[in-house]
Amino acid sequence: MDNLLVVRNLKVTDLRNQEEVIHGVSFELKKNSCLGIVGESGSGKSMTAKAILGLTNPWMHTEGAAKFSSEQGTLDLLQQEANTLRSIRGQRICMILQDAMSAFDPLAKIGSQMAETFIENKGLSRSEAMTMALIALKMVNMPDPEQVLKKYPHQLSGGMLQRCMVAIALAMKPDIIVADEPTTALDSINQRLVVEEFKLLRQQTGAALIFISHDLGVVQYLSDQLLVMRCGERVEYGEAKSIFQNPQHEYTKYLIDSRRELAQSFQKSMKRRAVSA
Ligand SMILES: Nc1ncnc2c1ncn2[C@@H]1O[C@H](COP(=O)(O)OP(=O)(O)OP(=O)(O)O)[C@@H](O)[C@H]1O
Repeated sequence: MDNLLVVRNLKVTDLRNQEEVIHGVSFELKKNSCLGIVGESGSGKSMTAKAILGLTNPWMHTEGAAKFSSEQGTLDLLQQEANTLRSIRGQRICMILQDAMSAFDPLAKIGSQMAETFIENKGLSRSEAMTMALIALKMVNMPDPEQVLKKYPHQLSGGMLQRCMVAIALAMKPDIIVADEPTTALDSINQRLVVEEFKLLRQQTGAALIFISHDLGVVQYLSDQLLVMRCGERVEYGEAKSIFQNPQHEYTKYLIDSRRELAQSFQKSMKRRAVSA
């Protein structure tokens, strides 16, 4: 079982105006690997991920196949009942979103929210779940984790909240983590920290990662395979290294050229960080 997820001919249509926004996209996610999905705003990156996970609005219709293989066998995510899909999303596939603030309830403390996730999806008692939350925060090197557990979301920075989400994923040990623009809302220091946490996440959990971003520098740093999207279509797909070295499609060349300088400065700063660490 080499592929964890095989997506075939994924189409998403807005039923309100019959407009197709994703036009038959196919790709695979291999075990222990990172698939980067890149493309400009509106190219369909988020919609592709949401469609696979059953998180589109009710007026969006999804077709195609998204075969997810786990120890329990292979099932098509697009054919599952809402309840089954919800439990797969809680346990086997974790999502990390761009806006971490919106992922947390503003009225509950971080510790109890993290614990709630572990109680629901791992069947732990409250005290076991709180212990797990603390361990998870320590694993992402969160400063002062005991205090962080007692904070409300608005008392933490975007970067810290993002790292709380990574910590939850780390503790859940899912098969797949889908991260949708997880660094976009962050400043460059927090961006680097979060990217490093993603590396850690992969190393420690062995989870496969779908990393959606318009930042080619970050994607190049993390990805093994690359899916380039434009206007809801797949324009290029394959090994990230060879695409970055020798892009075939004009659009990929354009993306790489227009981001080359930024990508290089990002790579340099990651190397500097690695040297000084
Ligand atoms: N809730 C929605 N209902 C209908 N159409 C939508 C909805 N959300 C997005 N779309 C459309 O789907 C297409 C793809 O959008 P999507 O958000 O997936 O792009 P993206 O590549 O993720 O962009 P960004 O980087 O800005 O998030 C766009 O044409 C967009 O207008």
